[in-house]
Amino acid sequence: MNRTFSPEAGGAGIASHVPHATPQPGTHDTTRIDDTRIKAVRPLITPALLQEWLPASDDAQALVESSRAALSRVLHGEDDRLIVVVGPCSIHDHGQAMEYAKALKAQADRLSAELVVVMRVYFEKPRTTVGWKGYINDPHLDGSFAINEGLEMARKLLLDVLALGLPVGTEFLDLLSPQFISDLVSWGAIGARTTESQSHRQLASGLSCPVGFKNGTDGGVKVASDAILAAQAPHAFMGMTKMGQAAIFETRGNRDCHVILRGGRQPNYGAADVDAACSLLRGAGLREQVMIDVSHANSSKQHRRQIEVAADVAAQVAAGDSRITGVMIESHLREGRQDIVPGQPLEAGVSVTDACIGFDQTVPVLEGLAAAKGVGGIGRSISSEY
Ligand SMILES: O=C[C@H](O)[C@H](O)COP(=O)(O)O
Ligand SMILES: C=C(OP(=O)(O)O)C(=O)O
Repeated sequence: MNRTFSPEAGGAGIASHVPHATPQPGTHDTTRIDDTRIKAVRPLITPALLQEWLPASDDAQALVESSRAALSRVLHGEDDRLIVVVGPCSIHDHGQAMEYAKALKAQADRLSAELVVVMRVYFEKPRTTVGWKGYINDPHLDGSFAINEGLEMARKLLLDVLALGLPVGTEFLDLLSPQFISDLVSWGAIGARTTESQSHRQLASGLSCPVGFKNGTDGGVKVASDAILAAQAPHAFMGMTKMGQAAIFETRGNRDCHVILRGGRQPNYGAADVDAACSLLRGAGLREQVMIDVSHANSSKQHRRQIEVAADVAAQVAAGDSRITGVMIESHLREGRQDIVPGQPLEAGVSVTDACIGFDQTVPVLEGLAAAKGVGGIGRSISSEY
């Protein structure tokens, strides 16, 4: 083999430019120029170890597989139901998340002829500047950054939600964390702050689930349509294997990607915004379809406005707009939000990141979307299967 960095390579590589100097002792001190801003390096468990501790049961695997397939059918126009990704802005407590999941499962079953319900189980929060970055990064919400525990707690929660028969969706923000949990995820999002990132597009190209790309924080939809084009192509990039080893990953590309309209400088959930996004997608040779996030800039971050926005979206669906294939809602057990204050107890069932609607407010929203689909839906091919 002709390795270009080998001195035997006949002067073709890097080594040919390096004088045959006496090897430097291994203790040569480079600390003045290397890792000068790293305060500490702590061990990280491996994905393989976590999967061995917390394996996916046969039932969990079957649900992940069948729900990904159901979502893919919707995204390819083979199932006329509406995807609804609904749940807390962020997870911060196992028991409260399970209480929510049980309540949601009952609604998901009841409305399954019209809606494919996926619980929003978000562990990683992208921040505008700084703030709590989620259950994996800081599971004790106290700045102790017990990431190994966070990974274990996240995986345990995903398994418990799946055991109820409810599929889950999450945002993929960190580039290593997917190896620990993505086998249990049926739908993934790339957030508004990372849709333009090449690394996240590459990651999406290798994920096993459908992926939604948010429009940019300024409202630009082109970054999301570009992201779909990038993610459906194969890529090669550096990552970490299940055994925790650095490796080169080569992906096949992901054909199950779509845009999520989340608003920007102004909301973009209206019929004219859907037309504009679909015309952009058509121009890029992509399927004309959108998921609409009724929260974030579409609700001007006022949680109750999600109800009005969802009603507007439902009216578009009822009018027969089958290009709206999904809706995203931020909802928790109780409405509103609260700050994490060190040393002070948190109110149960209330979001610690963006304000959410309460579960009692969520049920009529789900019913409205299901009713709209019942009126405007045509040619439903699959009735109520995940
Ligand atoms: O969905 C959550 C937030 O909108 C997002 O993480 C940004 O939050 P921040 O602006 O409060 O940092
Ligand atoms: C961070 C989120 O959204 P966005 O990327 O649209 O801000 C989110 O859905 O939690």
